[in-house]
Amino acid sequence: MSSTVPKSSNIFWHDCPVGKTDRQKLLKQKGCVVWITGLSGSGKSTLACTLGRELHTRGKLAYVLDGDNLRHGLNKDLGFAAEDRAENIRRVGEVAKLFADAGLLCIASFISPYRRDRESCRALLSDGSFIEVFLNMSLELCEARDPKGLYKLARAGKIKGKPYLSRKIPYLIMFLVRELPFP
Ligand SMILES: Nc1ncnc2c1ncn2[C@@H]1O[C@H](COP(=O)(O)OS(=O)(=O)O)[C@@H](OP(=O)(O)O)[C@H]1O
Ligand SMILES: Nc1ncnc2c1ncn2[C@@H]1O[C@H](COP(=O)(O)OP(=O)(O)O)[C@@H](O)[C@H]1O
Repeated sequence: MSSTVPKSSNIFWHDCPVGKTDRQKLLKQKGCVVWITGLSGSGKSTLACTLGRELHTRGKLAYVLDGDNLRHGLNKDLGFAAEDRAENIRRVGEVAKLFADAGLLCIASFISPYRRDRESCRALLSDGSFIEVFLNMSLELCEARDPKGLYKLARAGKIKGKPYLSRKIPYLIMFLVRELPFP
């Protein structure tokens, strides 16, 4: 992403006396990120909210970062081209890292089709505190659900953007994720 504002090299890291370990002791939990990835309609938001509610019931402080919700604010300037999705996931990865550092159980629910983007997020966290969950639902099932009518729009060619060309990849997935997704 290009910017007209020059990057500053005069930036320093400030440590605070209260650290992650102190916050974790206070909350009696270990900060982590549960990253849910999968096709639109595969059940990511449902799982994220169910997990969030279950953790809350058990007295754990959890917070859900959902793709649709973040695209209303922090990421509202981004679309669905590969570079926009990469920037979307990069920003979310940074936010999730902060939440985990705050001691929260952060549940991130994003299509996040590109493995390299998810790996970049994993690399921001210490070992074992980035837990990836792939909702391995078939395109047929997701399309049959189609709660937002997105698959219908893609079939009708009404979702904009050039599809990624490959015979191996179903046409519809090209529109929705532009790449053979996931593991
Ligand atoms: N063209 C196209 N492709 C895919 N998704 C679309 C598109 N247009 C809008 N939407 C809606 O945006 C939600 C996906 O946002 P994400 O931030 O999770 O996508 S990504 O991780 O950047 O790929 C996604 O949410 P879910 O359906 O819950 O996955 C859709 O509601
Ligand atoms: N485990 C499940 N079994 C049956 N239906 C489900 C399940 N999880 C989600 N759904 C339904 O599938 C649709 C898509 O779920 P949603 O969580 O919005 O998916 P996503 O966030 O991946 O787009 C919704 O109508 C939801 O009620």
